[in-house]
Amino acid sequence: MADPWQKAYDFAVEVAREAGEEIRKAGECEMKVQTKSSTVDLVTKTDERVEKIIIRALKGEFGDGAFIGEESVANGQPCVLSDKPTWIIDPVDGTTNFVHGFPFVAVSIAFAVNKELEFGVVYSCLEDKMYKARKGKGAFCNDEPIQVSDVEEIKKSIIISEHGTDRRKEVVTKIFSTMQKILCIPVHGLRGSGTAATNMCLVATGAVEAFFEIGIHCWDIAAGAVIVQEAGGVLMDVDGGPFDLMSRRMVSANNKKIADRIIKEIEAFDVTRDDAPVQKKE
Ligand SMILES: O=P([O-])([O-])O[C@@H]1[C@@H](O)[C@H](O)[C@@H](O)[C@H](O)[C@@H]1O
Ligand SMILES: [Mg+2]
Repeated sequence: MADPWQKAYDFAVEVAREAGEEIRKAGECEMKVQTKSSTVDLVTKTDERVEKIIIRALKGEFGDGAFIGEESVANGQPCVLSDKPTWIIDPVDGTTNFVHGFPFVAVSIAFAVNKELEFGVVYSCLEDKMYKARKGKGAFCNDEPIQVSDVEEIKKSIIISEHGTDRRKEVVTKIFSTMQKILCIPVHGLRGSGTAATNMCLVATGAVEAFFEIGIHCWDIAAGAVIVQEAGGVLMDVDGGPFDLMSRRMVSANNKKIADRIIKEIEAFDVTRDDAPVQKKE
């Protein structure tokens, strides 16, 4: 049977590489910083311009299909994953890093059909690392196969968690209480790159054992989810339930033993699902 998605996968890799080049070239003029959900949830002209370049390229090559893009959603487009072939895009994952020149910024492009993720591409453009994976066909970094760590003992692990952009005291308290409990297991260390997509690729390469976060969006993690799974890792909800792409909470790990141990320490807080009905303005 003809392989329906190989051409789209290969094209997505090239689009991600071109988008990464645009990010690297973006000058001071595009560093004009605006904010979204909070004063620390940043967006720049580069985020918006690069997303338009990606969507234009994909539409030009593949016409139909739905799009969920971080900046399109921020500008009012719906965020609903249907059975239609759907591109899930974060044009600049790690926008705060981009603004500050902190060297982890990724282009994340995923593709889903019938709500199933078919492939994911994450281009860490300042490191020039192209991570990619197709369902059932393995995960790669710069075309070399990658695999999760074989560590099973939590006390021999590095764990990634991020603090996100919600600065409400009750949320920050839960985030840091969780981090403190994990650190004092003790684990070898806590890390965070500032971009969920890159954090998931670090799980997939075995550089760390797990990454979890509450508050991320589907576009941050969709591509990384395929890459972690194809590298032999596991994905689940922060309460141990099944992974739910639109729930804005996720644990990705090298194996279930590490994931289950981390989940014991997570103090969850409420977040609004990505696909929640949009509140009508009065
Ligand atoms: O906004 P963005 O740079 O695309 O995405 C970022 C995520 O990748 C990261 O995991 C999270 O901690 C940040 O708050 C931010 O949401
Ligand atoms: Mg982004």
